Amino acid sequence: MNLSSIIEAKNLTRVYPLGPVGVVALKDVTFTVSSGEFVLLKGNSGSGKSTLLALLGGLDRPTSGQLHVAGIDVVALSERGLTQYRRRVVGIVFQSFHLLPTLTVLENVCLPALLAGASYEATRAKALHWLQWLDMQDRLHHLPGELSGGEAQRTAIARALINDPFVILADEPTGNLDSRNGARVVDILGSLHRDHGRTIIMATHSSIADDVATRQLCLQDGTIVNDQCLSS
Ligand SMILES: Nc1ncnc2c1ncn2[C@@H]1O[C@H](COP(=O)(O)OP(=O)(O)OP(=O)(O)O)[C@@H](O)[C@H]1O
Repeated sequence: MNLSSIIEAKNLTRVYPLGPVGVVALKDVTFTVSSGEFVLLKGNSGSGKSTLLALLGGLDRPTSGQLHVAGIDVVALSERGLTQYRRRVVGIVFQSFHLLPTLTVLENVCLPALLAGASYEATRAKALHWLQWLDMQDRLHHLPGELSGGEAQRTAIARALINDPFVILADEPTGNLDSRNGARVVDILGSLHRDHGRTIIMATHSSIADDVATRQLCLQDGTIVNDQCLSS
């Protein structure tokens, strides 16, 4: 394990058991990410971006290969270990927000920290800090169904930040937003990278984040075909 790398993936392969041969969604994917990078995962539909993010997020397990994140051997984790990993090591932002519909904005943001055993007072203070930073202070007691798409995604970003994760993973975070709100989400991720030193991995079809990201990995048919520095 190279200590300067926050992510080390080696020969990651994921075959979905479907039909006689299975679907090879990722094949021998090898890369490292250093702390503080903002990496875009690009590639056509079906190229393996969501599959790779699911492995990095501990939402799925590889068929073979090795994965270390923040020094943790993710492949070796038990189910219980993976739950802790999802709570503490990564923060995940989804295209369709995935907020709990019966909890308010503030409750949605606090929940992962409370589940991880943090005190209510400390959690509330941290949630209020991030929600204010995300300009959500006037929506604290709204339910997700009472939010715009942009507000829902800003809530999901606050939730992803509440446990101070080593890595923020975002799967098409602008995909359900109009262009103005999409640009705002990219600005937020850019600021988290630039001003707060966060490591970000974002899957996207579009060029919306090309100016704020530092690197892009292009996937094609489950393999990395291009690994390129971006100018920012
Ligand atoms: N649960 C599954 N069972 C079988 N095949 C799957 C499953 N999930 C994904 N696949 C297949 O794996 C491949 C990679 O899918 P993946 O969702 O990772 O691609 P993607 O690049 O994220 O696509 P998109 O941009 O459309 O979201 C595709 O061929 C897809 O059909």
